Amino acid sequence: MSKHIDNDTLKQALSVYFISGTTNVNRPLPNVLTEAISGGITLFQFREKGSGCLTNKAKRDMAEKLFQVCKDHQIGFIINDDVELAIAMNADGIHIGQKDAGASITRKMIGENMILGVSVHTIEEAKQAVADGADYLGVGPIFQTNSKQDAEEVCGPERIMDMRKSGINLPIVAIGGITVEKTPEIKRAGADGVSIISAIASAPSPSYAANQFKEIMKD
Ligand SMILES: C=C1C=NC(C(F)(F)F)=NC1=N
Ligand SMILES: [Mg+2]
Repeated sequence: MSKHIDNDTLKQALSVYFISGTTNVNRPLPNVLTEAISGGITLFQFREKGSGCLTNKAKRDMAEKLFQVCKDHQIGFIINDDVELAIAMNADGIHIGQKDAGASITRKMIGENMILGVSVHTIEEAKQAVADGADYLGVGPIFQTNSKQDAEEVCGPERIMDMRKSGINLPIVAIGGITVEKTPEIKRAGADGVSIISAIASAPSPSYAANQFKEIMKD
């Protein structure tokens, strides 16, 4: 079966990858997402985690709303962790971490037509994810992050460079404490994109923040 998306299209989509759940914003997430899209984000991940997050039907209803906003603007919609929900909604993709079900099991569950992203911290984890059929890797935490409670230790942009040197050619998006100022260094290290939670979700203007990342990532 043909892949849902080719590498180059996916690399483009990963360039400004906004990730958020309802606990990362203090106003309706569909509104924040719409503003971030108008500012130029290229992909969205719904990551509903942590204390006070939505569950069950409320989570499903929010996911449907956010998916519709993405469809209305031709932006890909990725769900974090929740493979059943991603399959039930026919989302564009699923993102899993090292603590979730293995990437190869997940790939079997979702088939070839859904994007599979995997969080990796080490070169060994990256090689395993490639072997398991991942479409892209989330590498980090590159810098200190407040958005993830159980983050691994900070690895710096050089981890991305080391992965490239070891022959990892899969699309890579950097994650963890990413700001506009730090983005050029991440690009130079070989990342195809940056994934952002609070620098857009908590920005006074999510569209302005998204546009700043877009401007840096486009050239
Ligand atoms: C923990 C995560 C690490 N990386 C990514 C992504 F940026 F999508 F690759 N998403 C996550 N939820
Ligand atoms: Mg996870």
